[in-house]
Amino acid sequence: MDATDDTTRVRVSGVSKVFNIRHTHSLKEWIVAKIKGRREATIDRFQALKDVSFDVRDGEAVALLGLNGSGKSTLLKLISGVLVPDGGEIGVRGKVAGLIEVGAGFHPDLTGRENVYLNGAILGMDEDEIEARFDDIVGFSEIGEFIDTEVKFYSSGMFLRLAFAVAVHTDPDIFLVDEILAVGDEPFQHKCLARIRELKQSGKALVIVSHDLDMVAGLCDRGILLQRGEVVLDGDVNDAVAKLRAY
Ligand SMILES: Nc1ncnc2c1ncn2[C@@H]1O[C@H](COP(=O)(O)OP(=O)(O)OP(=O)(O)O)[C@@H](O)[C@H]1O
Repeated sequence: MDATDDTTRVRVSGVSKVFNIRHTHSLKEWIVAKIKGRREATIDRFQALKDVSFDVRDGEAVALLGLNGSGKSTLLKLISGVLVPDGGEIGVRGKVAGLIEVGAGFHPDLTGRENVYLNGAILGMDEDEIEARFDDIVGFSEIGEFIDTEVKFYSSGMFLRLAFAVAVHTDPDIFLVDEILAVGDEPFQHKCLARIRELKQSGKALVIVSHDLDMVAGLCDRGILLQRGEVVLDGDVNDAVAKLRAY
């Protein structure tokens, strides 16, 4: 990333991502393939992202928009470092946190309390920081006495509550949110949105993936519209939403 530009938090430059897709066959096809000496499974390459480029700066809230399968979640996983690109580069400056896959970084056999420490450490907090923020995290999550229950007994909404609470208390520079807010009940969704707005107002960079177009239009300034892995519009969020709705 350009060292002179210290407001750029995320730089996506000419990024492409290819997945290998294994096809399995019916028994009949398998037998025919064996007789003919072919391998029983074929592998296709699927290009999920093609030459995607954009920057995200401090204080910007960017919505990644597109139909199912257009590459939004893949892009978010590349920015978070869960996936690596096959071409191009991803540059990130500062601490990244957020909710991409609920429960990633949580261990089912540990209690909520133990998972706060585990997940906090994964997100870059030391033990003293987690200790200092522990009551706020549990308070935000409204998990109450279930904090000492193993998280394998949590509902998907309880999981989300604790994961979101840890993520927002890590003081991130870049906050990533995938669709998953959808599993929270309405009061909790409002609370999360209010907290996301606070992060934006305090100058953090946000990247949000959602099919709730009214919500993203209210929250984000900028929209990046993906179509089959390519950026077809990068501009005002209302223009991106209108174009998507017109598909
Ligand atoms: N691990 C993987 N292996 C193979 N293909 C994958 C993998 N992850 C994603 N894909 C494929 O890449 C494409 C883009 O997926 P992605 O999840 O990024 O889409 P999306 O825009 O987030 O979709 P949705 O709106 O349905 O959540 C899809 O065709 C998907 O099947």
